[in-house]
Amino acid sequence: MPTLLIYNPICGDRGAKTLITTHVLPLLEHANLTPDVVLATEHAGHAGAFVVSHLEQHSGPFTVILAAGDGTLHEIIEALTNTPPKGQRAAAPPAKLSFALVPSGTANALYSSLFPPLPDEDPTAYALRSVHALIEGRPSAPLTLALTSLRSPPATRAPPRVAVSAVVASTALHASILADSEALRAELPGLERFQRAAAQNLTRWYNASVKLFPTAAAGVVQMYDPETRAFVPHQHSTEDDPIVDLGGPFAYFVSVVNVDRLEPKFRIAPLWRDVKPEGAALDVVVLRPERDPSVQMDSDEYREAFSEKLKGVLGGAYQDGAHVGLTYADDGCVRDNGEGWPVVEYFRCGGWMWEPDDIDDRAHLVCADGDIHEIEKGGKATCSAATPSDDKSGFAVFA
Ligand SMILES: Nc1ncnc2c1ncn2[C@@H]1O[C@H](COP(=O)(O)OP(=O)(O)OP(=O)(O)O)[C@@H](O)[C@H]1O
Repeated sequence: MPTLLIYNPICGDRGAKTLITTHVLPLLEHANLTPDVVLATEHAGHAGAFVVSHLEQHSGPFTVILAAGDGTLHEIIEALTNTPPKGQRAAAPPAKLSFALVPSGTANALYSSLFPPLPDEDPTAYALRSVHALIEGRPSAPLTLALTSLRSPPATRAPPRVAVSAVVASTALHASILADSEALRAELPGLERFQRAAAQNLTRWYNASVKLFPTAAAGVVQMYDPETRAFVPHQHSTEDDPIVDLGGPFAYFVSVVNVDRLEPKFRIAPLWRDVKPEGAALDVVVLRPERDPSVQMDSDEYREAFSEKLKGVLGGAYQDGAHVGLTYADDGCVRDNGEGWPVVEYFRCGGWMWEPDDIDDRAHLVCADGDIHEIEKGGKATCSAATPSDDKSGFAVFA
């Protein structure tokens, strides 16, 4: 099978080149697996453009050994999804692309979800687990994609732009963090830049209205029930009328595919791994301040007080995803005994629509695997989950 080896020399702690030359290439050589091409990316967009052009000239299926972070994987998947097929890509049904990942980025959300880090594991052995899966001939696991259409106001008649995520599609706090953290990359190359950017944005609320759509498998939108620790049909979603409406303001709105965590220890959607979805689905994690009984209005004082609560609740994601079990007492105190109503609304659905209020600029930001997009005034974003139609197409990862 044609095999490409691509590495991003500048991502994460800039260790991809050393990992490749010292460990990956010798391992492949030992297994008699010689990549057809080895590419060090030279600029943003290089990996995506290179893979598109290679697939136009060669027929697949393909293996891509990728030493990078989630952003470079996203770039390749988005380029292939959004570039009209030419050459070999047009002549044949779309060929499957299977990735052996070598985690070299900052967060490595997909890798750490597929391979949850074990205590005391040797870092090099850990980084080579997907390459070993390829060499051992294990089957690759298909990826679900989250396709987010950014729609202009109806009057402009412009076709929507589509952002393609293999990890996360978000708005609100998470999109603000990603929008602001890039400027901190030089000063803080590690995960600390996300914490710094979070601290800058914790008091913001985002005004938008949201619709959640059902999965095909369940026929309804499901919601996590902290008491039974399982997804159950949402009380307002029935097979006849499955769409759930959520009013703002929102503090947090994150949807994920393929991952239970956004960093090795930040397990934001624990059920993606514990109770795998059937068919195409998104796990959506939402925090709405006005569900807190102690929040009586939208004011600076209440935003400040809620930001402390938000920090504590999201901190639960670092405790193996404990945040999804937290509930409110009548006075707004947060408890972990499963009684009361959930602080975090944790949904499993087939898609969502986010329509920001015109006057709220920050509510117009959408993050797709770290890329920041802006919804035009009067527009909206709609996101839906998609899985490969068969085992000969789509994207997959050796795991
Ligand atoms: N040589 C290069 N110079 C500048 N940017 C590059 C180069 N090669 C790739 N890129 C860009 O670097 C960006 C960041 O890479 P990547 O996402 O892989 O790492 P990361 O942000 O450190 O990790 P993660 O996404 O896991 O947090 C990607 O969007 C990619 O387009």
